[in-house]
Amino acid sequence: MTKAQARIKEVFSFFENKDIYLGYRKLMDCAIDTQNLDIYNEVISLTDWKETYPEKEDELIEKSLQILDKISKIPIEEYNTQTPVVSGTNLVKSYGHDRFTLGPISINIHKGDVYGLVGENGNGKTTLLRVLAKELKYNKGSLDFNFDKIYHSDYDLRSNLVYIPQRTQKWYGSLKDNLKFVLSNYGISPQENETRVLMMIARFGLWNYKHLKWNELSSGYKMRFELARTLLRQPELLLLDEPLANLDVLAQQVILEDLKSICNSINNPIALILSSQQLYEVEKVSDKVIYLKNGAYKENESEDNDTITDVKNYLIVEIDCKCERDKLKQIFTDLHLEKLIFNGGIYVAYFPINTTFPLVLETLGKHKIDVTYTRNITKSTRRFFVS
Ligand SMILES: Nc1ncnc2c1ncn2[C@@H]1O[C@H](COP(=O)(O)OP(=O)(O)OP(=O)(O)O)[C@@H](O)[C@H]1O
Repeated sequence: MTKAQARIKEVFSFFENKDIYLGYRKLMDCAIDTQNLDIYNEVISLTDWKETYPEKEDELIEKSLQILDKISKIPIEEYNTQTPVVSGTNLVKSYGHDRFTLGPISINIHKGDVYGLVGENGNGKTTLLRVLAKELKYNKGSLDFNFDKIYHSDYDLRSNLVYIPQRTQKWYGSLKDNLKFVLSNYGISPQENETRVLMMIARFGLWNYKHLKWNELSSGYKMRFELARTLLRQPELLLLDEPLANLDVLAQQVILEDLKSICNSINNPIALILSSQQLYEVEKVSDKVIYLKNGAYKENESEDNDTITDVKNYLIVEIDCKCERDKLKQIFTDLHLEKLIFNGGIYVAYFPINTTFPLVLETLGKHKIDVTYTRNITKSTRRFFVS
């Protein structure tokens, strides 16, 4: 099965299981992969219909599957993502003598992959993003881009590589007009411009907001607008600084899933690096997690590649429960608990590496401990934050 067929099969299964909204968003990604304006127009008409008749779910599924069937007949060429789009070697950025220093960092970024950049405040996430975006000059090392679209200047580079900072700028006029303005710079016909813009508006759930102005949008929708604007330019590398900062928990998951799916395009994949404090959400969608501590970095790439020596021989479990420390220590005696840290709200328990998480759960259950939250963080960058 090709990657395109697998994507289409997945959409069928979402609709079959009545995951309509996820299915519809993934349908739009399949449509975008075709780059076929007739398909775009069909999706646009269906989006308009769907917003007019939100209650007609069965009909929506039927109409969506008809479009999906058409999409499945359009051949899609698979992009080869093997060569990295960005290679940084021993990059060092220093803000001056005795000030903060980032690196040395060596990094290879591939299209289609999502890289999560995490770390506590002030550890260099923004600095790294700005170095990769060529907004900041680095002091040592080398940085090479391997874009498909040839660029002759740093200005040209801006369409291959897009950096969205934490605070975005105010714009004037309607959301839709602003998006159309982006494409008008690329010499596209007015009709194609309209179609491409409406497709992107539909994809980012902006259909009912397209006539609104900047100050009429919530910050979550402003971020969606920024993403739509950026993706219209079909960048090859996308650098996002804290895109989740103003979103509620559900919106964070949706945006991350959307970004992953869009960056995973079959014929037009994008390399994405995003910084965030939302560790779990980011870990869930990231192919690689880069953890920065005082400007030095650890790649949480492979499950076996455990580079932190002080925590490497443990099973580490976070537990939130209303239970005395002594009681917890006592019930975990048989599991040879090594240490139990209480960091204010939550316990962090360290067991020998041959202890299993199901065994910890079983022990908690057996002693009827009322657990409100627990998680095995042995392989999560979370362990760096709590150790
Ligand atoms: N222009 C600058 N001049 C001097 N020092 C700077 C400059 N910009 C950032 N720094 C310092 O570099 C360090 C890293 O900052 P950076 O903004 O990259 O961290 P961050 O991980 O993105 O933080 P946050 O999560 O708070 O956004 C901080 O100590 C900061 O004070």
